[in-house]
Amino acid sequence: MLRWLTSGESHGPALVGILEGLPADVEVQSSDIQEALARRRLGYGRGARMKFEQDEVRLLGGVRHGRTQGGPVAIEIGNTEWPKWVDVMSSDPVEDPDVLLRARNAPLTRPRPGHADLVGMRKYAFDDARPVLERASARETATRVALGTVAARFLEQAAGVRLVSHVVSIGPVFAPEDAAIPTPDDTAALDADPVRCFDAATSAAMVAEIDQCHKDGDTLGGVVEVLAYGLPSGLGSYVHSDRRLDGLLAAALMGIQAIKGVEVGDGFRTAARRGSQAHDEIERDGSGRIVRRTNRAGGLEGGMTNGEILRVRAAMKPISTVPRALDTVDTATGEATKAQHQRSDVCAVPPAAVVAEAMVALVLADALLAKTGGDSVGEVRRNLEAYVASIPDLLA
Ligand SMILES: Cc1cc2nc3c(=O)[nH]c(=O)nc-3n(C[C@H](O)[C@H](O)[C@H](O)COP(=O)(O)O)c2cc1C
Ligand SMILES: C=C(O[C@@H]1CC(C(=O)O)=C[C@@H](OP(=O)(O)O)[C@H]1O)C(=O)O
Repeated sequence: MLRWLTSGESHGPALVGILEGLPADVEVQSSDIQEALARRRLGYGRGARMKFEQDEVRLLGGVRHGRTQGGPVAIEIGNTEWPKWVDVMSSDPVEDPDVLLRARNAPLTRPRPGHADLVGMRKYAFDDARPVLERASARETATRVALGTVAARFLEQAAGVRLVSHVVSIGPVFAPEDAAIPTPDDTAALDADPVRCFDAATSAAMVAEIDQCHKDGDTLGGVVEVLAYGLPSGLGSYVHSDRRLDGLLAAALMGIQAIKGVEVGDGFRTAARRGSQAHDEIERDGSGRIVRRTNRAGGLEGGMTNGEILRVRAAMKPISTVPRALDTVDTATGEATKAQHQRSDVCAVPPAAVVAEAMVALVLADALLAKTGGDSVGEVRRNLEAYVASIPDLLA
């Protein structure tokens, strides 16, 4: 079983992630993680912090000379903003009363609608939203991308599985329903697009929509899609709800900050179709292999991969810190006021696609290990080959 945990605050010294259960011999280096983190910082519409902050990666454990060793992989991502926050986020008590009076240390008592601020203060008994927003912040997704990169390297090396992510819509601007889907070979082109969109005309319209929204002092959400190529048939299971791969993927995607909906394959669009137009008919191709005429199911049937391309989408709500601030109540005085606002992304849909890709990689790596077992990449590969070879010709 693959397990992972993250720790750290948005303005703390560093974020830390641990991935446990990965076999030995996965080739991975800090430069792979650094590259993936650079991709998460891309995207038109992100706020000022993305420009001046760097992600400083350190592999602290589990990797030696560029290969995993079988033990937990620990990754640290330094926040280069830390020197400005040493007092505010000090883990030890701050003794100097003058320091506590500095503006940054003032309690945040104007909770922002759409954030964890208000409920977090109630739940953890804080009179200041600072500790809530520090941990609820999507800064934490840097750690998930770091861990997901290691999982993706494992998937590719053990099973030839490769992933790609792109943006399907931003606000009201949607890529056409019949637009071509990207392959992993298109990743560099998607990274180069300002909004990670595979359709050039849609990309230009998305950029214009972000510009207009910025002028209006408002924010945007959208929909991202993750595709996984090369998956063997039979990952996940129908035998119990907690082993269904569709459910596991949905939970992982919904666990990303601001994701409010998940779609598997044609998902919600399928609900409007008749059965004859909703499923993927089975036939034999010229070489006798069983294939599908369509892939409306997005590569999942009965909670299992069916050998087609895996396709899952996640819907992100608009950024909660709206520049033209929303109404709230000051929890120190009880007075009606405007929510606190310093700086924020206008739109973070492109980085959310990279985060979603990382989450899918973690779930698929776990599902692959559940099928094959194995303590080294070679053992996983051999076990997978033996399983695939064991499928009778009439089913393959
Ligand atoms: C990559 C990424 C970047 C984000 N950046 C911001 C931001 O700059 N400002 C903001 O208010 N929310 C941002 N969010 C969203 C908030 O973290 C999110 O709205 C908040 O956690 C509440 O959402 P929830 O109800 O789903 O937890 C971002 C989310 C993601 C995935
Ligand atoms: C730092 C990142 O995203 C942050 C996520 C975020 C939020 O509220 O989720 C708010 C912003 O932080 P700040 O309030 O400090 O400007 C974003 O910059 C990151 O993605 O690396």
